Amino acid sequence: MAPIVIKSILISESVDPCCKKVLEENGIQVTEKLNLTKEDLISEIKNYDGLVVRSSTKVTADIINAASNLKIIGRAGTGVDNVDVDAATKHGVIVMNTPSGNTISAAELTCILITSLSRHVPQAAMSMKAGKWDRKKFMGAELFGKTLGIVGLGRIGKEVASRMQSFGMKTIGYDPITPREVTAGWGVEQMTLEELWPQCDFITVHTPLMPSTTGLLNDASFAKCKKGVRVVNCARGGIIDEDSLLRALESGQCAGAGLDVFVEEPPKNRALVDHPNVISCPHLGASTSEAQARCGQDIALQIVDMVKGKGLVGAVNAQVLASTFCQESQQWITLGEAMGAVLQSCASSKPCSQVNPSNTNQYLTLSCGRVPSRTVPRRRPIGSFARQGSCHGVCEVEIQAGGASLKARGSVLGGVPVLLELGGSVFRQPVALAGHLLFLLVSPGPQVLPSLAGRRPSDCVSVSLSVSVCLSVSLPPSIRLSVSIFLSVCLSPSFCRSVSIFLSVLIFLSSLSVCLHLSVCLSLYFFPSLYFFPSPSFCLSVSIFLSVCVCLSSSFYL
Ligand SMILES: NC(=O)C1=CN([C@@H]2O[C@H](COP(=O)(O)OP(=O)(O)OC[C@H]3O[C@@H](n4cnc5c(N)ncnc54)[C@H](O)[C@@H]3O)[C@@H](O)[C@H]2O)C=CC1
Ligand SMILES: O=C(O)C(=O)COP(=O)(O)O
Repeated sequence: MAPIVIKSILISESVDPCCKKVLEENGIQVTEKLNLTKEDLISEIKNYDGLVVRSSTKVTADIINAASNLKIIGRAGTGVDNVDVDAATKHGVIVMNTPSGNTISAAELTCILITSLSRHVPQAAMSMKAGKWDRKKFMGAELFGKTLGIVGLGRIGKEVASRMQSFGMKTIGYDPITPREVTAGWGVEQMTLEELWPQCDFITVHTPLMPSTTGLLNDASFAKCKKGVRVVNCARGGIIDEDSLLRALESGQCAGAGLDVFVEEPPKNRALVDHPNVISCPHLGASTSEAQARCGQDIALQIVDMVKGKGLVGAVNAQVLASTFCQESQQWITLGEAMGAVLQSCASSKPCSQVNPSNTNQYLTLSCGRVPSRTVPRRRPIGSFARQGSCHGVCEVEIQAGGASLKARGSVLGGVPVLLELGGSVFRQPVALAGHLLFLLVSPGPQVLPSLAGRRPSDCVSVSLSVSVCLSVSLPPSIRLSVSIFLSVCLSPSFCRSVSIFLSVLIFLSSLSVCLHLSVCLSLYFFPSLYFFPSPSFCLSVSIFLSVCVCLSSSFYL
């Protein structure tokens, strides 16, 4: 892995001091600025190569967009749901977490909430502080022999299971990824959620927050639970739907909830926090000195290792970024950058532009992606190149400039980035995106290309052959020879054509039998415009073939 240069890091939350110390010992300048507003962070972030956060800093796409130098977002903790990982990946920013540093602390708090729920410890403590001695009100229930449902059997789920087993609880669970045989080894019997809900006295969730886990416990699932079930959420707010939970608490379907996390933190809606059967904490799962020391040290060491090129431990988007760094992807990135440079130049108002596609600084905002060749429109040139090329795909880049959009398609053929289409014009031959390129937008017509590109060898050869054939049957050898040499060496195509027609007419007037020659000459005259044929060599072959035919037929007739 190539080393990544990180000179300065911003720490935007209360991270253990060992993080700063380790980074500074390794030559990285660290600035700590806590409680920044989003606007502050947007204006600050461009000054740093790295950002270290916990769960409070919301690293949104607009912050990442403003972070022109950012290479790493370090999360001193587990959940990265406060970081827009997709936006970071798009910008080539590595997102790294320390997933095991706070496992034990989060698992312990979960167990504390379960035990507290069973004996109403926080409520009893509050009533004591209020000067009461209420022994009846806080009648509890043993955990021994009760069933705990663990949804999400990863690091924390596993630790919770072993701890609660020591209280004599039966542990059942559900996890779509961790195999049943594995969790059976920890004493957790896995089953479907439908089977799990009605068996549990307590349910605790330990999944990441994502679309499939949002509202895992909702009105429907509460309805399937035992009446009086107690629930704990030390994972992420929203895995237990907050409105459903409140309804279940009010109806008595749920006898109590232990909440460390909320959809909005701190929660503005206090209905749950204020409910008498809810015990809650201000997101304290990882708030132990041990967890913070581990997470702070881990994130610093992981960043240092990355800077030294030793590895990318904890990078949650490493797979995507690693594929970005492979050689094949590099070719596609070069292609995308070169196409961006071409489009940028074409989008400028100049009538014609010279661009250097290898200058990636010219590159505009571009969306580059490989699409499977089967999605390539069935236009002959692109389709055939996509099949013939070593890489079966095209890269499509579109830019918006001055209210209009301009598109290009390219591909990588034999390791070389090539342009296949620009602004709706499909290139018959792929254009290698290297060196300096000149693009001219002209209306198609027989005269345009030769007049722009100058004499093509095939044009001259066709015309000179046609003329020399005509001359061979009508004029003395000395004139034939000199005209033929003159035409083949130095005339422009348009002039060749005029001469060709003129001579053809002359021949026509001198002998009726050369009608054939005239028609062939006229067809040869059109060769320069026949760039609709696949290649110049094809034109040349036809030209030679027809010329020979004329030769043969002329000797037959005359
Ligand atoms: N309250 C706090 O301060 C802390 C909270 N956390 C949070 O705890 C949660 C769990 O953390 P870890 O155990 O370290 O994560 P992990 O990644 O080790 O485990 C998560 C498990 O959830 C499972 N899962 C995914 N989708 C699921 C679904 N639809 N149903 C059931 N299981 C599903 C995964 O297969 C995985 O086994 C995370 O959301 C993390 O952010 C972690 C540390 C501290
Ligand atoms: O690690 C996690 O997922 C946590 O939720 C801990 O968050 P924190 O670092 O305490 O803000």
